[in-house]
Amino acid sequence: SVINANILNTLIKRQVIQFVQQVGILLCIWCTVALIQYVSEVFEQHLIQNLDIAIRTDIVTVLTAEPYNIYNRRDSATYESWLNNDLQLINQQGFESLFVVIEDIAGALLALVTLAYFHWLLASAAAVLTGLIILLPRLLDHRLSVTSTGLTHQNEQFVSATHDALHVFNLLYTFQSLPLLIAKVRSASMALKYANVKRTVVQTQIGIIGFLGNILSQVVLIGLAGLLAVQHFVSIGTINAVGSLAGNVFNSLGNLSNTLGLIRGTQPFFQKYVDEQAFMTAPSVKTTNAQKDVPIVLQLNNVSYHYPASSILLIDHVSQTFYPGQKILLTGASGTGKSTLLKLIAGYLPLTEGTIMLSRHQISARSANYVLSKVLYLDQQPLLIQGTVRENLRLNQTFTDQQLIHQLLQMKLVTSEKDGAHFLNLQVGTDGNCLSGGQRQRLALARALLRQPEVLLLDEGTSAIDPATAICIEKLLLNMPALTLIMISHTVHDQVLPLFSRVIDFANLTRTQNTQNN
Ligand SMILES: Nc1ncnc2c1ncn2[C@@H]1O[C@H](COP(=O)(O)OP(=O)(O)OP(=O)(O)O)[C@@H](O)[C@H]1O
Repeated sequence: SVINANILNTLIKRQVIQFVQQVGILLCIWCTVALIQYVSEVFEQHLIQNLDIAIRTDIVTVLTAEPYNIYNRRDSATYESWLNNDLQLINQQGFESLFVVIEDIAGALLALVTLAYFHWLLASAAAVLTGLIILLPRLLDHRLSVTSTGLTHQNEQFVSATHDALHVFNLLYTFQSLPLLIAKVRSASMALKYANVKRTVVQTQIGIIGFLGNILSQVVLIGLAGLLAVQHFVSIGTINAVGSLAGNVFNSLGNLSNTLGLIRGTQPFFQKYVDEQAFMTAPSVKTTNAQKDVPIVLQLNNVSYHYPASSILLIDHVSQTFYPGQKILLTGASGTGKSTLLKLIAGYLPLTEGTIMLSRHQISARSANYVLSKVLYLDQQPLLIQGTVRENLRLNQTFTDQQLIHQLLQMKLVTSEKDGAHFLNLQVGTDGNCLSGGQRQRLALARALLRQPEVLLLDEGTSAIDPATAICIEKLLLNMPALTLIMISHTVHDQVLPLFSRVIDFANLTRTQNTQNN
């Protein structure tokens, strides 16, 4: 702007050489601006991506510290939304806006100093008008925060609904109900649209307030410069410079209130992560050598449980003792609470009444890691990660290929070591869809046995395996002397029944005191 003023002044005075010099300087300045722009854009992207990685790592760290039941109170799609949609909004509203704010403040300060260089009255007037432009849009802060929170919830619901709809594609395909998938995605999109529009309305209102303040302030400042020029306090060229400087200050600061509003709008996202942290578990308890020496025994004392969302007491004062190496068959009608009991023993669900002792220690007093290092629960639906069989068996822990192949052979997934080496590299697909149901169950069993658990809780773990192979695998488990096994099965084979130490009918567990059955 100073150079622009100089150019106009040299023209008025017909100084050709000085005019050319000033134009040259202007050109150099713009080239430097272009270079700074280029370097800062690349730097910004590096910084934003690093911040994203840090936030994602923080979120996942909080989630991995949560107990099983706390994590499972939301579906995984909600967490996906946190890691993707929220991050996108944080990037756009937060980080990108932050760089704009830095640029705006730097530009505005420079412009104010330049105005002061022309005349102190210009700088003072600009400073007062600036304050007004920044403060006015804050009136809409609360509405922006509310609509931003609404948008983040809607994002979660959208991802959850679409995830669910796409997940059941095979079901809808079989029943020729695929239009339902379209309808679900459409209705989730409509809800998301309204949340987005609501927030944009507030954002635009903030923008308009800033814009109007900006225009009015520019007019006032140019008028003031004109007055000062008429009074010969400043040169005529100054009016030209003040015009562009005023534009610079008020455009930047008019936007500033808008961008600051956007940045403040990201606060609800972070608040959500902070709230989540409140659920973090207590620090893990160290296991002493003396505790390790205690023989494994499970003891349930008056255990009762109902899910928070239901008033039905599924487990009603159950007392049982399990000795090391025992093999228990748990039978009973569907939906009565057998899996729930195993989840309580594994420490997945918090006990509401009674105690469960593992190695003579209350599991509620032990860290989740301690319980999980001794007790392994195998779900009815084995979960597999996308990747190779090897990755699924190791889950980031160290096992040699030989150990892995040994388990594959035991679970009859392969017939030779050579086949095993090949099978380890097989990609299992999404949710293990490249494997059969029986193969998935055997892979889950191999993965569990690799860890040599002291107690294995097997929930219908062989239900999808052909009878001949299932009998072989069950015999193998039942003949492991050190393993304490509690197995739920609706289809137990006659050949393995005598190998169980005890058969417990779940219906007889409730309100019975059973301490010494063998
Ligand atoms: N997270 C949950 N929240 C609320 N209720 C649940 C939850 N999980 C299971 N239930 C309910 O608890 C009851 C017992 O379920 P559970 O899975 O323990 O039964 P089960 O005896 O293992 O059945 P099955 O033999 O069919 O596997 C069921 O009625 C079920 O609807």
